[in-house]
Amino acid sequence: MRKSLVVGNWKMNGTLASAEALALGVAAGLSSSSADVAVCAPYVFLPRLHEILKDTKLALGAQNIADKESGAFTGEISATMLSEMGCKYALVGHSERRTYYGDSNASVAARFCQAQSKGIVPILCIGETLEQREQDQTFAVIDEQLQAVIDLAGIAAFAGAVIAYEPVWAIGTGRTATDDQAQEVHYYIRQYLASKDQSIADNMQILYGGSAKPDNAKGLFAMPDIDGGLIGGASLDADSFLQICRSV
Ligand SMILES: O=C[C@H](O)COP(=O)(O)O
Repeated sequence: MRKSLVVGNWKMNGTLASAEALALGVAAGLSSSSADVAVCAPYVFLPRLHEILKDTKLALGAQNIADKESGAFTGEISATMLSEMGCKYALVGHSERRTYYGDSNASVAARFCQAQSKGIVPILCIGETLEQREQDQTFAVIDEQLQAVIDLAGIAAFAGAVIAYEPVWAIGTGRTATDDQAQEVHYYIRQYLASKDQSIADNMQILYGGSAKPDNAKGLFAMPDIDGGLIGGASLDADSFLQICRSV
């Protein structure tokens, strides 16, 4: 039985004061959620959040992680640094990183390995653009994005990872994949992993990310291959996020 996981991705929003209030608000409401819950906060808020969340059930994550261990890589943040800040998770390959900052499949795979080298669970984000969906390339894109990581890290490494399926066309657009559309791709991802290792596939937490909100979360989370969510906009409000966490 896979445990559900709900992860808030705050993206580049908030101030230190609002981040503290949001984190404490979420942490305070978690006793009534059966899911594991985490928030991926902007880097500069992590030290303070690490302090205030220490004795709570809310886990901390980063929104990205360097693809190298250390050295002359201005502006990057290493796995060691994130581990010191109490990060349990790190997103790798979020579609906004791939689209706006050119994170390639190879660099995403390297970030995945860096995270694991310091005991951080990578949340590997994969998914197709609208154009790719319309050209029937969804599964080919998923294959490439998964295979790049399998080639570098090996299938066994997925035992310590999470996958998030993000249809890029449903991110921040208010447009959500239907329950069936999302389930179809989640099932495909699980089958792809199963063709390499059945047990890894059976145990893999696959999250849905793409305009998930309190009013559609229940339907999405009820699908057999959807194990929780990666929540953007709706994670910026403690009540909305907690409602989603309680929908698993
Ligand atoms: O990381 C989260 C995904 O990009 C979804 O964002 P959204 O819920 O604002 O559409």
